Amino acid sequence: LNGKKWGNGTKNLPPGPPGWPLVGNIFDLGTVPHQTLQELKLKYGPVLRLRLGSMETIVIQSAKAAAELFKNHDASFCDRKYHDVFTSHNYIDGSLAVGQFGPYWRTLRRLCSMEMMTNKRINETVSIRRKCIDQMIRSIEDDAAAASAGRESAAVNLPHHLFIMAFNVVGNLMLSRDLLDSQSKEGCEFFAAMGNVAVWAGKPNVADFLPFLKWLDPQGLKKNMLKDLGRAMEIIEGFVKERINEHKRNEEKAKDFLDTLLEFEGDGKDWNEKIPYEKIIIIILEMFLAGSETTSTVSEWAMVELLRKPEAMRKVKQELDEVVGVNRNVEESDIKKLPYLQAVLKETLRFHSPIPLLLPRNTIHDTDFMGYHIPKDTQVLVNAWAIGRDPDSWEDPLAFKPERFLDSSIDYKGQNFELIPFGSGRRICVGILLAQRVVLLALASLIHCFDWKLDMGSTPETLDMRERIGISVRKLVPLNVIPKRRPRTMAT
Ligand code: HEM
Repeated sequence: LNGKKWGNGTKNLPPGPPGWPLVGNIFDLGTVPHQTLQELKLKYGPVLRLRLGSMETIVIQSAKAAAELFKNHDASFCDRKYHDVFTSHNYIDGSLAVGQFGPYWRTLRRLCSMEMMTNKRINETVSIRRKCIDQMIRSIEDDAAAASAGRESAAVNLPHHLFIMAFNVVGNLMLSRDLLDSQSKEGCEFFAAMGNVAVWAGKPNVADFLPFLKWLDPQGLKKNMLKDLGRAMEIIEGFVKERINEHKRNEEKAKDFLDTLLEFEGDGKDWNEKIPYEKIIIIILEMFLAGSETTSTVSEWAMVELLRKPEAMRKVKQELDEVVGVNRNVEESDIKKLPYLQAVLKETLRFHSPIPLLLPRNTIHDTDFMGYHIPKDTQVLVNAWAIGRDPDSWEDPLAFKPERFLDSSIDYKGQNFELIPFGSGRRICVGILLAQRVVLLALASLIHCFDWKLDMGSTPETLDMRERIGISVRKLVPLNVIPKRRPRTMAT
């Protein structure tokens, strides 16, 4: 296709497989698109063109091309391509993550990165993470005890516990609530509705590629999204109203994100009024969507890899025992003294980028990119998963080796383009700091508190590593593992 027509003129277009009439390359994506795209790179190179129905798409698949995009063309590529399900209840109008580049997005982005997700604010909320992780450790113990009483195996569904923990962290930061407290009927309903919202948001929708099918909603995704998103929004609206009706915020109580959003009156730049309630509801809801599954997914993959590599698990344990000892809980302040654990997180993000194609960007105008012509309104996918496994960037890329990061300054903050699980540029993830704190403390606590054994029938060599596509890429078969409390010489 190189050099063929795209739009009106004859331009030098990126190469890609020839498509079928109407559907284009939809069926070339296979069931695990980031893996199929990685294979296509071998034939077509690091900048690939696809036509997904009527949606023109380019896929970036090398660190060099990603650097070119984020360093030199970010301004042209910083809009989002949003999918039809996100038009439900005007979600895109309030959203930061799928919102269109413009004054509202800029305002919200500044508010998030300069007030809500700052180092200071994240430091001040350390007790929230501690509390939610302690609750997780206790519920794992209870679950294992109940399981072994009823069955032969004391295995627990680890990702389930991790997800509840991450959900509660977000709930406490946003709303100062333990939403999954057994007393809270609305909390449980919200949890169930949001679980469904994540499913509808993560499923490829044929109506995105063939817009004339939108009215038909052939997979019923929009219908389901309207129902579940609507219910989740109603519940958050109740919490927001309750807060507004509190006569005066208790000044003793730490300010949460909802307080910040309600108090904001504009910053004299792009926005000079209060944020409407409908948008506040969407922002709150989005933080659950963006922050729970991602962090729990990374934690699960890290545990999977450590269970497959007993030597790496032994090193994490040894480091914890040396730095923390066995008689107290690991604290967030210990993490900076745990370089091997930090390397495990980097290696997990390299090997299992949880949002493998990042969030789709959209070109704002026609752009010349690496010698190719990229027209306005082209979807841009960056295959962070393939870049993390690219032999041109990584030695022995298919081996899980945290050691590779011990003497390396490579980080995941968007400056090293061979490791971009959080993206880069203007639309880089706003939750990196929070995600890093949650995952590292959760992992450290899980390994410090328990010895872990694979469930009967699983061995490090035969552990099922298949992936399940959704809002993030999880392990298809959830990790079932047996925890055994590590002995302490003092009670904790
Ligand atoms: C390990 C956990 C996480 C991963 C791997 C992750 C990954 C990502 C990625 C790949 C993007 C798109 C970046 C781009 O387009 O260049 C993104 C955006 C975003 N993330 Fe995260 N994320 C994580 C955790 C979180 C958390 C904890 C929050 C907040 C509670 C969060 C909130 C957001 C938001 C609001 C955006 C949209 C930013 C924008 O479009 O301006 N994420 N994230």
